[in-house]
Amino acid sequence: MSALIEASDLSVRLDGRIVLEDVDFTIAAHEIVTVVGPNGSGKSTFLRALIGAQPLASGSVRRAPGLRLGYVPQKLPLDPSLPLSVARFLSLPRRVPAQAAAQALAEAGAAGLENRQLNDLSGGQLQRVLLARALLNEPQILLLDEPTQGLDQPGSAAFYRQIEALRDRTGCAVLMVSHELHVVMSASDRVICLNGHVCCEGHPEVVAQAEAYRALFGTGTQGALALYRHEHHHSHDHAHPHPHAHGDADKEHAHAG
Ligand SMILES: Nc1ncnc2c1ncn2[C@@H]1O[C@H](COP(=O)(O)OP(=O)(O)OP(=O)(O)O)[C@@H](O)[C@H]1O
Repeated sequence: MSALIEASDLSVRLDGRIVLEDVDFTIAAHEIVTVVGPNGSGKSTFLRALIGAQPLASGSVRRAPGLRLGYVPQKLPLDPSLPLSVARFLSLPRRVPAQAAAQALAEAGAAGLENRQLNDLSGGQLQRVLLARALLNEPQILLLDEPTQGLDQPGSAAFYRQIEALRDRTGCAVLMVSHELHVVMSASDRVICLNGHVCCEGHPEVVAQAEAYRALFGTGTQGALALYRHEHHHSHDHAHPHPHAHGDADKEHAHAG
């Protein structure tokens, strides 16, 4: 399948400091890819570089010709004195029919917020509205920067299920940044662990067990990852019987990146 976005040897310098170095990346239609990494590891910068909002120090980013992308930033600086309803915001810069706006809001988990003021929304609601606005563009790829910040765990899990359903219905690709490793694991086809460079990447199960990943996130996540394994990893196609202690990773699949 051909790539929607492809980056080669991408490096970014901010304030004279290299924050991303030699990152190779590709994403195809229908894929859900999650970027994880510690604070300040360059995740937001990476998304901005991919959409062309961040100049590169070296390397290249290639986007499919005419690619429709929807980008939802981590936050939107709003002027607190500016009155702007959700409905009007969704109709910027071009007017959309009320029914289309309502449908996009419903799809983003923000049904019925049309008449609310943007400034009065909670952080989570505002992000849903930003997602709705991105959806109006019928994106082939959605880039979401920490879309579940401020949501509780069930809220985050519900959001990821919504994103998966959206992907299944429209076939769009999704690239998102998240800190919620345990929830993300179940919703992603591929996980990229970023810390200025790509530490490791691959199927969520593989990344969860990679030494580079564990070195970054320590053992603190082990319980949560084990919980994920407990809930979602029931089929084992290898034949030999051995006890699956859920707090203990299967070493035979371990892969250091
Ligand atoms: N405009 C800027 N000028 C200089 N340095 C910046 C700028 N924006 C970000 N940085 C620095 O670049 C690095 C990467 O920032 P970035 O926001 O991409 O990280 P992140 O992984 O998204 O972080 P977080 O998880 O905290 O959101 C950080 O060290 C940050 O301080």
